[in-house]
Amino acid sequence: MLTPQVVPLLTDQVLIAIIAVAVILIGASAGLVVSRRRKAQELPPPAPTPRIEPAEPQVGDDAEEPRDTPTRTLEDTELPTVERPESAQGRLVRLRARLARSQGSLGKGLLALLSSDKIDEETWDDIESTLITADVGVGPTQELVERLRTRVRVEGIANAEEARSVLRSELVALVDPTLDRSLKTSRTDTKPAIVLVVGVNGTGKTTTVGKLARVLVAEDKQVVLGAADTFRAAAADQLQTWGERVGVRTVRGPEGGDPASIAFDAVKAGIEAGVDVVLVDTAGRLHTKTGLMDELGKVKRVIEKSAEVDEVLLVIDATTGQNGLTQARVFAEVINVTGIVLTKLDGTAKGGIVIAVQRELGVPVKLVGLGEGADDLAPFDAEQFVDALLD
Ligand SMILES: Nc1nc2c(ncn2[C@@H]2O[C@H](COP(=O)(O)OP(=O)(O)OP(=O)(O)O)[C@@H](O)[C@H]2O)c(=O)[nH]1
Repeated sequence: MLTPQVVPLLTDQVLIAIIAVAVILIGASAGLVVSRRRKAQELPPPAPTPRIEPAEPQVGDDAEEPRDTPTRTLEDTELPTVERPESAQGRLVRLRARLARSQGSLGKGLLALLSSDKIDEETWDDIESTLITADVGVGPTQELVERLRTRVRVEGIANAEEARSVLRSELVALVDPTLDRSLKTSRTDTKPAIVLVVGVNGTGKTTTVGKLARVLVAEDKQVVLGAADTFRAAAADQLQTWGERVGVRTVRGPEGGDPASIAFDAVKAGIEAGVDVVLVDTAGRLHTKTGLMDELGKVKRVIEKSAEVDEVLLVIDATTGQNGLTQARVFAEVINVTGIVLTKLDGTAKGGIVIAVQRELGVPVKLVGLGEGADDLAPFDAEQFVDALLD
């Protein structure tokens, strides 16, 4: 047993031992450092690291480090199936046969009458009724007949070829090749072009917006669609499907929602994403003129809080003849229409509606629908249209 007197004695001895060991260790390490320094001074400078020149690649060498995972094949990679639509250039020529098929009676009928051996009053009456039946309208019909009469009197028509040339030039003049039919679809520095598509339900409005999106994508434009037609439940789905096919986003809202707020959201999304064009499919119910005015007026006003509307395209079903003209008149009173899209010109439509509707609104036909196919929407051209009538 250790007594309490022994403990402090032992502690002193242990302390002395620790100090002694510490002194020895410090001395040893100091000696080591000094000897290392001395050795370092005595050593020759390190030889420069030899520069390794990159080896010339040899046949059979890999260009890169081999991957440790096998390359995925095209089959393994999930690629979105986005279509590349056909360019709109020259479409009217491609679709000319359809136009000629449906409109043949107008052009060929007139041509036959004008090339007859004897052009008398009865012939002029027949020419007039052919034009009226083809929906050209009373005013433009009388104008055309007058001009043809004058040319026949002054120049005379010796053969079918001359008849064709006279008729062609007068019809082209009536359709008016001088009108600006370009679409305003270029963005400015600060905002996308805003295009409103209006028209009565069933005229082919949603289809036209989808086809137009394809035309713009084919021109390498970035597009956002606004499904502001909340009247028909499936219209937004239909539009979204059109958009998805060409990789274009559709902004939509709840069924039966407020068209103006969807249009606003679409424009906002387009501005934020910096796209070129925002195409808005509107709800154009023609219950009453006041209702239509309220609805379209509101859509336009709300959009214009963030961006000016550049183009208002009115879609008219060409097969509805006079009814289509009445619709056009009402819409033109409600909103400033800048261009007309005539759909279903491939069907039973009468081509004269092109002339009549332009006269009615003083606005050019900019696009024509010539079928249900995705790329069956063509930029309108007066000369190509008349050529198709006379084919
Ligand atoms: N033959 C032909 N059919 C067309 C043309 N354009 C549209 N259609 C057809 O017309 C029908 C109506 O088209 P929609 O686009 O649904 O009409 P809408 O005006 O948008 O109707 P809502 O969506 O109810 O407003 C569809 O079956 C289209 O395929 C065209 O140029 N030629």
